[in-house]
Amino acid sequence: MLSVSEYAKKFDMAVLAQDTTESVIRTGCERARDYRVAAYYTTPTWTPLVAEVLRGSDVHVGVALAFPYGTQTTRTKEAEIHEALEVGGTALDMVINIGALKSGDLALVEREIAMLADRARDGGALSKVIIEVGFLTDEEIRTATRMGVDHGVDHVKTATGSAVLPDVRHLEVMTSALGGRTRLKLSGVPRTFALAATLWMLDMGVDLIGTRSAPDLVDQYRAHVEKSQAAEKIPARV
Ligand SMILES: O=C[C@H](O)COP(=O)(O)O
Repeated sequence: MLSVSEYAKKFDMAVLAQDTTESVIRTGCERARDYRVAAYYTTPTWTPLVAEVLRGSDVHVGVALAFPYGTQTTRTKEAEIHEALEVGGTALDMVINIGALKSGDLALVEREIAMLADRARDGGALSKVIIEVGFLTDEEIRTATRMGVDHGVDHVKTATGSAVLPDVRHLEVMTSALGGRTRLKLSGVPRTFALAATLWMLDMGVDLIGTRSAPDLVDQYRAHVEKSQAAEKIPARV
């Protein structure tokens, strides 16, 4: 069983809606810092603020790039990566060009993944590619995941959370294509049975879970651990 702090480190907390205000970003960031999750993700406009609030903590400054469609040009994505690193981003998630992948322009998709991996590595940041599985065939999921593995990104992420949520089949296809240093990040947690769902996901080989609900889940997990420990002290009924 994971300790509460180990469980918290399985979460990339994400606040990404386009109508999010500065006070919501700041409050979320302070919670991410206090709960010591793995990272706190926002869209690029908030990165300087997030870097300031998280300074001195062990929580990564996450930046969601080319969000949510991934259709920006390679030059625009390059500029986003550069700026994110410049203002303090330490974990960069970039949406791939889904339309290019589905059109068979694998060279473009691979070039952008390589660019992210290389620039992040040079800048001392983590790199994660978002492949949006709901739009992809199994073969396309495998291809995109393998590209991430080949270029040594830290994680391949299932989705942005703004389209279709992943299912078991998606996870199985991605897991079978993973290797090396690259691990699986899953986006989104169902609203019901959320704690059980996260435990199942981690059991399925998911390494990181991206969700706005991270602090609430850590609270639920703490209560679950305390209940289990209390139960162990009760003599078994005969
Ligand atoms: O990566 C995070 C997702 O986009 C949001 O997930 P959520 O709906 O559970 O907050």
